[in-house]
Amino acid sequence: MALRNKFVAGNWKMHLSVAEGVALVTELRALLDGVAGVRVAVAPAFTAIHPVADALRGSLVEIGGQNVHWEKQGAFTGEVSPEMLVEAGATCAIVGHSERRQLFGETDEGVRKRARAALDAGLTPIVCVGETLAERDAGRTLEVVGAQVRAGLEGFDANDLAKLAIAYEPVWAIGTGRTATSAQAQEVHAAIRAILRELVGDAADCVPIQYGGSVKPENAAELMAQPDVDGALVGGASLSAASFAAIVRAARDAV
Ligand SMILES: O=C[C@H](O)COP(=O)(O)O
Repeated sequence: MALRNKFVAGNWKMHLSVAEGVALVTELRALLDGVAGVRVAVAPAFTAIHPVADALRGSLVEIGGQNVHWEKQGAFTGEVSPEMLVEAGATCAIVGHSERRQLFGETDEGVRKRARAALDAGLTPIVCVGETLAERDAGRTLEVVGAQVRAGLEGFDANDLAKLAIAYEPVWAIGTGRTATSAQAQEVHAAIRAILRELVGDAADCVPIQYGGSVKPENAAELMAQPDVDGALVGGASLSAASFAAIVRAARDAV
């Protein structure tokens, strides 16, 4: 019996206007009509969350934020609180994406605070981890990813972990067309699972670990057939309803 459902999320990054996003999910919900057993979410730009949520009303496709701050309100220019995301219709939030870490200076400590606040507001945090090419080439992948997992989840218990997801995204595979092989992905996912088991015992088996990095309809089935690859965090291929729906179907069909 599967201990966890597959979870496929589309990260639209800084793409798609409100009108384009609404059109995409209108097509997506039709394509996914009758597809069950997979958790599915899209993460539009903040400005599109509310209208996209409206367009998805009554559908099983959920909405996520691409980031979230840890405070409820205040003088934090450019940030969005968990409560604001919930009010706009979100049920999950990506935290610690490598673009946030690399381009905007986010730290493991900030990732932990964002994930904690998201959980407290009832959102599912998708906690992103991943190594750079230089770190992989230096043989440091498991050390780097392990440290991100431990720091990002410090103080979290089994109850918390039951309500979050992790996304392993090797930085060298993001937007490059260069996907980790299914064996490379499985190796890191299994290592993450082992750390979760150290932290919370058997509850580790309930945590979905997504793979992200050039996931496409063509490689999704093989990646998701791996025992510890529980879905995908999809960038470029989530900007087309047809390719995103094909990835969701691959997740549904993976055993
Ligand atoms: O959040 C998504 C990832 O950064 C993957 O992006 P990509 O599928 O365009 O490589």
